Amino acid sequence: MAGNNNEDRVRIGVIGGSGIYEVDHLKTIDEIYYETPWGYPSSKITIAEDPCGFKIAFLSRHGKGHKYNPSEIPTRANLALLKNIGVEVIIAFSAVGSLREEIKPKDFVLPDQIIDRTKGIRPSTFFEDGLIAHVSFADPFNQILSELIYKHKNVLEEEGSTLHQNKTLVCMEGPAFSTKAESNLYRSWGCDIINMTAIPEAKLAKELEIAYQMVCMSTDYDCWKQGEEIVTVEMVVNNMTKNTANSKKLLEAILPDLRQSLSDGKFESNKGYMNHSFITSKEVANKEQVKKLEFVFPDILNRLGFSSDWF
Ligand SMILES: CSC[C@H]1O[C@H](OP(=O)(O)O)[C@H](O)[C@@H]1O
Ligand SMILES: Nc1ncnc2[nH]cnc12
Repeated sequence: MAGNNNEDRVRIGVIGGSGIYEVDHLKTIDEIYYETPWGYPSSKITIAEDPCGFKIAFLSRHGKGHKYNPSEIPTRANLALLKNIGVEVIIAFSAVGSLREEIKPKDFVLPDQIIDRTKGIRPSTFFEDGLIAHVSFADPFNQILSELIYKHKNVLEEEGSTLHQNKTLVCMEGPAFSTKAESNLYRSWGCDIINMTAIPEAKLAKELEIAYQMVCMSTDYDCWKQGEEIVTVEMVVNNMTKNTANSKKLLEAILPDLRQSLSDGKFESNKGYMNHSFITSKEVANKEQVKKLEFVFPDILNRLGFSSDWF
């Protein structure tokens, strides 16, 4: 079984969103499902192997069969479990609405910015209850990962889809879609695409020092565009069914490159900032919280002198 052991570590995580509930084109070699200090994840993690024997850890964001709405997803548990088994890089697929004429349904988008329009009801930090840290969220996605994915845009072009890069994503609460006034407001703010799941996923990945990039698949023009049908689940699912094959092709093209970049240490620059992000003093830190965080930060907490030896 995959675990914390450096030899066995599965370093790449893939999160599937609406329409992507499994990676059936890869060989399943293991399944992982255990409780984290933040509860159970949305689905078991599938460890799958590509034809070159390279492993990824796949997790379905809404659970198999799509049973969690965006506000109910146990995102802390999802990311904590991926981190606990050794994941350092996450490619997260998401179905999005397009707020721009040029981002056509079935196009792919790599956002580089987020505007958060969720309502604060989703737990969005690991640092609370007497053990506090603050991370920079200025760049919510990982640019090295984005560039690496963008290099493979020809795979999508061959299928008639364009891959757009460096766009702004607005994340709404849902589950109902936006009003026309909201959709037009987001356009006036400079937003290019809309979904319901980037927050808190991107924020929590940042707190865990995981290099994270959403790969968005446009399924509709939301409700702003005159002459176009207003978004429905049926529309999203139909376009996602067509998009799923392309997302698997893209993933296959990326994996060897990603494996090489990890071996070359290209993501090391994404690590180390948590050493300087804690602000709570050891004297007042909540020991229960320290124990919980050891699940995801065994080394850093030790180095900073927080230890569950207190117990
Ligand atoms: C099924 S339509 C709305 C739903 O689809 C997207 O999900 P995901 O990001 O997991 O692909 C969107 O964010 C909403 O959750
Ligand atoms: N129009 C839309 N709004 C929010 N999330 C979406 N996911 C797919 N289409 C969407």
